[in-house]
Amino acid sequence: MTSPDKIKYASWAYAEEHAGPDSVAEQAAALGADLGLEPLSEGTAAALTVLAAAAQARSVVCIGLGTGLGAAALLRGAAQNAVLTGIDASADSVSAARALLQAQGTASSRTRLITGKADQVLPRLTSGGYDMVLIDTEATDAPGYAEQGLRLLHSGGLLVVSDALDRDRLPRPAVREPSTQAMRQVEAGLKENDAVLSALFPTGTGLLVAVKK
Ligand SMILES: C[S@@+](CC[C@H](N)C(=O)[O-])C[C@H]1O[C@@H](n2cnc3c(N)ncnc32)[C@H](O)[C@@H]1O
Repeated sequence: MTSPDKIKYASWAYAEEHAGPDSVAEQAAALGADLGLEPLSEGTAAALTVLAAAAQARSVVCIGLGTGLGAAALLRGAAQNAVLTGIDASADSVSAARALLQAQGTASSRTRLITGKADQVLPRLTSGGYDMVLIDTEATDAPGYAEQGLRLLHSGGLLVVSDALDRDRLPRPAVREPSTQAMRQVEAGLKENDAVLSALFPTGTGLLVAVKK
């Protein structure tokens, strides 16, 4: 007999493949192999595209570019005149993201890619000036970036945190890794914050989505 765990996994895997094959995701996988980074899952990329479209996002911030898949997915769904501000501490990631966005056909005028540490760049961005903020960087930095992200959003704006289940460690109380504790802190902070509504989806390795009231 098939165990409920296997059925649940099969459902998750089926949902991940919902959007179908995508050449940009394939290129991100190749870039990730070069950079030693694991790109966002295809289900996560599809969810980001849908969220950006639903929000009719015109001003987006991507904290952590990695291979650039998150930025590419966001711009795919965002409004045609949308501008994405992408921040990454690694010049190699900024180059990879630029190449991926170019391969997707995104005009360079739609992106502002910044090589730098997010904790130094974010305070320079305008409060309430953005429709959507994606946090896709080290989990241990996520609590501070979530705070900054909420500051950047206007009312109705979306905050999205990738790998919010910290590779399935979040539901295991015995796991007290710094990354797991940090994601618990982000989740609890959003749940307790009366100024936001949040939901945690099992997409990819967990997608935490909050809308600022
Ligand atoms: C886990 S990777 C993200 C991979 C991404 N999910 C993708 O689709 O390729 C994290 C990224 O955050 C960047 N990063 C880590 N610490 C950072 C910081 N303090 N400021 C800006 N970027 C940072 C890393 O250089 C890396 O590109």
